[in-house]
Amino acid sequence: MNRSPHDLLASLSEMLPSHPQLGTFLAAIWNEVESANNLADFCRGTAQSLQAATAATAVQFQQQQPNGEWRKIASNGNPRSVTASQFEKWLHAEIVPGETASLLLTLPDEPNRMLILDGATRLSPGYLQAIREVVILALARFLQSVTQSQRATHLKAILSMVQRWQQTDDLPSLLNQMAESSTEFFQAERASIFLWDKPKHQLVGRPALGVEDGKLVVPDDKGVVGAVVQTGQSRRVDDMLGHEVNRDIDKQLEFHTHSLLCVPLLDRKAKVFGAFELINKRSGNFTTQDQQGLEEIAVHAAAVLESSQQIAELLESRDRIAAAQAAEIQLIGESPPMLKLRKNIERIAATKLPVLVLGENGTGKEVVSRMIHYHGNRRGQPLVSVNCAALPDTLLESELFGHEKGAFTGAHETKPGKFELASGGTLFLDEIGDMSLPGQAKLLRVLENQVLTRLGGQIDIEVDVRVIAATNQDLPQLVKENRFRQDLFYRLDVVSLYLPPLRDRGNDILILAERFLVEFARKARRETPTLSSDAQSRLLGHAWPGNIRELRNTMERTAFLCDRDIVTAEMLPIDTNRSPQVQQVPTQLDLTEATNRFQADFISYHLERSGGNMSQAAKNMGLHRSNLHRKMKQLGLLEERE
Ligand SMILES: Nc1ncnc2c1ncn2[C@@H]1O[C@H](COP(=O)(O)OP(=O)(O)OP(=O)(O)O)[C@@H](O)[C@H]1O
Repeated sequence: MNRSPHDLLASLSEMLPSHPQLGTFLAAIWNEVESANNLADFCRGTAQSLQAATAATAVQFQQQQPNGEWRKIASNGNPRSVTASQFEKWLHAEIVPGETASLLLTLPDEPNRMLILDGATRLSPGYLQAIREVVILALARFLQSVTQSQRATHLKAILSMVQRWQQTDDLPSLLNQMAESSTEFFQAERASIFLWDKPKHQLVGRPALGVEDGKLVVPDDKGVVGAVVQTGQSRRVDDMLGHEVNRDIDKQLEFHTHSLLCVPLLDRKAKVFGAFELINKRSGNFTTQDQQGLEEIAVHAAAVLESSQQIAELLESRDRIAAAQAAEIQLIGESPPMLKLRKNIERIAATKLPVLVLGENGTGKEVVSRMIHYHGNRRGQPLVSVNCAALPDTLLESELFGHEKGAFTGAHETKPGKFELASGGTLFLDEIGDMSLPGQAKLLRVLENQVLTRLGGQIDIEVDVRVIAATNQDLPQLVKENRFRQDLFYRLDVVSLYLPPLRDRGNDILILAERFLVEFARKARRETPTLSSDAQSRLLGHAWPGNIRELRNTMERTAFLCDRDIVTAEMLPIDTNRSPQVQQVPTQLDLTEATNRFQADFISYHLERSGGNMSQAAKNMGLHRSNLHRKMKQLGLLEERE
């Protein structure tokens, strides 16, 4: 244990009468602090004065290297060589007195150093401890003054570097210049600047020196650079922690990363928009000073990059990509409910209102949420999905709101939640009805205040997220049963969109079936087969409990399994047992009444399946439309409909 400088001084004054040589030593070592040119000089001078102060036969300073080995930095006299096992033993004991006294000189964030005094047999442990503390104090002061003067030189170099960058407005050459000058400045082998393409969950590294065409694309949740953009914290990795490095990239580039330093690039609002990475320090590992230096450079780099004209162009092209994505989302269907739904989506996409999407499984709730996102002005920002049913309560909260390091067992590092990741964009909460009550309470708070606190965190983090929630459950019923918060229900239910089950979409079944058939026939590299009229009737008559997902799977199997040009009803892989039946007519009715009841049920059934489309229903029943109309009038069905 080191004492405070005050206590140390008091103890030294007590020792002075019995160790008069101490006074000369203190004056000499202080002189080294003031005048030594570098660390070796300092150690050499100190070794000399120490030999006098301790009457040792030889004195040496050793320094531990990043690979764990020890290297002599200075000595006086004729020091004996020391074995690795001795170093190992001495490293675990602060002072080893005896024939040879070894004193460990540890400084925070610095490599280990050791002072070895040969033939120092007569010295008391108290005296040795005082010597050790004096050397540590002097060493720390010396290194601090070196760092300060180095820092001044660093700052000057950074300034001239940044001035050069400001004269370049072409983005690729700017990025190139940044990477090249920092590689040189930090004595690294490579450098990359990664720009975060959030909507695509990718990091685009430019330039990656040594990479063909200078461009590298990596997922935004992998490796050190992924961790840096996700957490906004710098990382330094050396060989001992090498498992953190994304070795896939190394393999791809036939390169071995042994040390790495990566810092975030922050915009004016302190949001991460990229990362600056240096790879392989030419000698040893990156130091704390390197990290501070790169963080400083990153501040300037971020400012220059942010004002670069071409970043705007990059964002525009991102918008073009988003527009292309929007065009790709298909909400197929021409039935009245689907036409209305499409109109509603267009109307609400431009707003930030929360949306609740309701409907059975497989009815297209996720497709709808993607349409809302990609047709709105948030489309250049991320769309993040969370399935609330797939996560246990305990994980759900940290997944949504993030956690701080140490918030719970296993929280080895700070992690932002999906809310933060969706910042500026949209969060799709699927199966919201399955969210736990504590989760609901937190969600409500975020929706109301637009701020969140990470699990185990103290500070409020502002979030700007549009929430789209979906469920196949009866939320009002869950509210009645106290399984869903009423206030949250009202919050989410500002706009609700209902997706009818496929069986109620009438002819949409055939439109969808044909589209899927075309899609999968192309995949199966075959001509698209046609659906016979009995196959069409079978499709229209099936209940589709799995909705569009089931229809899609059925058509996929048909495209791959049916080897004819025409698909007949028997060839369809449909489980007919699950189709609804026309209601059984009670046997106590007379024949006319029973026939009428059957006809009414039968017609209603087909009308329902055709989404109210009379022509289609008539066709499915093998009738002319006018005959169906007459029949319906006769059965009193028209009044009901009008
Ligand atoms: N109107 C539609 N047009 C084209 N494809 C659709 C349509 N609706 C759904 N699909 C397709 O059907 C499948 C299921 O859709 P989706 O995942 O959106 O349903 P969901 O209601 O979210 O299901 P779940 O409740 O099970 O999560 C997807 O492959 C989707 O692309």
